[in-house]
Amino acid sequence: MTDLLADPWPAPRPSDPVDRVVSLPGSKSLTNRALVLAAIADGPSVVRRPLRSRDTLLMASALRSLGTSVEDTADGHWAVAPGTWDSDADVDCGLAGTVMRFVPPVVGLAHGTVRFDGDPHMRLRPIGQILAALGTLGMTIDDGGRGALPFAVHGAGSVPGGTVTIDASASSQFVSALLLAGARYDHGVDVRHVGKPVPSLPHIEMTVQMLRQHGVEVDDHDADRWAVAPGPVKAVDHDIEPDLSNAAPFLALGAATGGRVTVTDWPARTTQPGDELREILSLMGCEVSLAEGRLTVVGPERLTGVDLDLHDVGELTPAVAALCALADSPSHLRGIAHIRGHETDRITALATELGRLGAEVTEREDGLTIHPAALHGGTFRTYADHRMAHAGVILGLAVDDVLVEDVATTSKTFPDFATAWTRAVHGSPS
Ligand SMILES: O=C(O)C1=C[C@@H](OP(=O)(O)O)[C@@H](O)[C@H](O)C1
Ligand SMILES: C=C(OP(=O)(O)O)C(=O)O
Repeated sequence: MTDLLADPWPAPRPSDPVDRVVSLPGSKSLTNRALVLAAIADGPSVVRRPLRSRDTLLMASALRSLGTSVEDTADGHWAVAPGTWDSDADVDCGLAGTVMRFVPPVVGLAHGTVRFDGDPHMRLRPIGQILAALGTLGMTIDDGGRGALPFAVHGAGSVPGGTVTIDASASSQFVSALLLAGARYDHGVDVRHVGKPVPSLPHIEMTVQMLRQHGVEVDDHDADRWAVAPGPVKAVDHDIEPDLSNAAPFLALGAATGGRVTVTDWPARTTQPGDELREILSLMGCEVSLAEGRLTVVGPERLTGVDLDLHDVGELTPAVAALCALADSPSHLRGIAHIRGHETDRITALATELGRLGAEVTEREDGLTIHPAALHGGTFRTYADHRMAHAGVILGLAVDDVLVEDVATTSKTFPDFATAWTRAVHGSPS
């Protein structure tokens, strides 16, 4: 019997290889982009099958506090109607990078002062480069010189826009944030990146693709430069795909148990970085097949270690690292220095917590090396990071007595994860 409220939470371990079909909630990244674009569009629209989790509820409430209407429809979608943005507001970013980075650029279009703050760790996550860029584009920001939360954005009702140079090596969200609002700036926005390579490029492609769906002209022809022409953002309804990054623990359930897991509604084409799981799990020895919108992973007897550059898909690292700790050959995960600025410093957190359960892990500035070792039970700490909890439950598939601290932190991007996970592992909630 798994007590869904226990903390730390005993991670369920299946007694036999599983054979399951799983349907997942919607994508955080797609939902929060769809909400922002709907809020600055030229008419009402519907976000169908949105993710309803902490990050997206915080985004909806930030946009509501500016004056946007976000209403539940009878069939479970979100109806969004742009409103008049003319009052002061407070925005809680929680631990959502997308709220902290995507909302300030649209506040310039409002009349009023909007104060931003968030969870304690959010004050440590990078944002200074966007605030400086918004200043260059003609907005007034008051961050007390900290370049971090808390800060206030003074909206003057319009933003001049123009050309801006930014170092986006800490987060692709810096670029996405400026592009999402840029069409509504007087001169559009021309963003040039200077610095180490920008991570998570598929997330910028996602932004560009969605802007184009809204009739916005985007020039992304040159590397490290994205230009958005000024103009209206057409109102468009969006169907939100399942969150493929949150598929990671469920596919890992098949991979780590020598079982079979099918995820439904897997898109044939997508900008979500989670699609890369197909390649990663194949390299680890799984049989992976995608047919008629169903992705099936069949796990091998023993997982193989991998040498991977995860720069483009950094958010997959915790789940992949947990699988690597269960593999029978060494793994090298590279190119992910930027994930030290995620919900927690994920490189140090993974090295520490995998190590506490017996894994042989070497931490490097930009990644992890993981050697096969005998693992044992213990408490896996999660540092308020949903994906650390995913890593913990993956280990619990193959190791007795793994206790995952604060499994409820998964609510950031997955409603009621512990119930869904228990059902996936045991076949029904128990
Ligand atoms: O734009 C987005 O929706 C995201 C971009 C990525 O951020 P980074 O570029 O900071 O890694 C990703 O890790 C995050 O989970 C979501
Ligand atoms: C990095 C992540 O989130 P955020 O959108 O808060 O940056 C993540 O979900 O892995």
